[in-house]
Amino acid sequence: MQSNFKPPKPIRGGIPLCFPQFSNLGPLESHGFARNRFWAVDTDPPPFPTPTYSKAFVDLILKPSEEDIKIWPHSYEFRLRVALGPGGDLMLTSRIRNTNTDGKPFTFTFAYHTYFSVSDISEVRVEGLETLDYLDNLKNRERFTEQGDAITFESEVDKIYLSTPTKIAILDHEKKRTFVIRKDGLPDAVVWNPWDKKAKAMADFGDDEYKHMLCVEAAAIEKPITLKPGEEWKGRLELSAVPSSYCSGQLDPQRVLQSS
Ligand SMILES: O=P(O)(O)OC[C@H]1O[C@H](O)[C@H](O)[C@@H](O)[C@@H]1O
Repeated sequence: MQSNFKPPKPIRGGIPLCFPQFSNLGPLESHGFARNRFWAVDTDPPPFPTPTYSKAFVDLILKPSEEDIKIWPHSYEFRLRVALGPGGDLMLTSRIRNTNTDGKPFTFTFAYHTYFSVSDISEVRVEGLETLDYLDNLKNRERFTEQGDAITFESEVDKIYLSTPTKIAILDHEKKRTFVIRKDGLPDAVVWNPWDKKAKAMADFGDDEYKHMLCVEAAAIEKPITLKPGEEWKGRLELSAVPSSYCSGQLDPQRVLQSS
């Protein structure tokens, strides 16, 4: 990606964490400030309710700075565990705790803004979102229902799918590779590709890069999360890449979604 790697701009690509606000759904900068902050290594995280079986992981923590508190007047601990499975699976667990001492709850929206690399966006299908309701970001977030078959791409897409299943698959026909997204605590899924015009308008995005990327973002947007002091929220994302032997017309979507 033709990203800008100099702070305070967010890096385009990878998995930016949108917190405490998704997109412009509130008064903060787009996608909140968490993606623009430096995190610290969390040397002594509280135990996980579900243990991480992988031994390859790092625990990170983000707490608000004095400047952050001026723009979002809340105290929190955002703990992130990044774990790698033996087969290369990536597991991200976010735990966000309200540590306000003034007794006040806070409310946030959240997304793992995952960028996937694909061979050719015109050949890609997303399975698991068909027939669901979505809010169309390109039409003032009006609500529509997805029709028919798996989702394919031939123009700009920016949709928030609602009440999505815990498993979504991105089938890359040309690479014969399927990305499987598993998620927990994250009911929504944003699907974004800026296509040609918007790609050209973005300074940190190459004119043709839209052809080789797709964002499918596990998120909690429609129903914002509210935490009282002492309460904690957890959102988990698991990504794996599996070989797929997709040949036009031979794919049984149920098999892809149920396998592995
Ligand atoms: O350019 P950014 O602030 O990183 O946002 C990139 C994109 O993120 C999400 O996918 C939103 O739904 C899009 O509306 C937005 O354009």
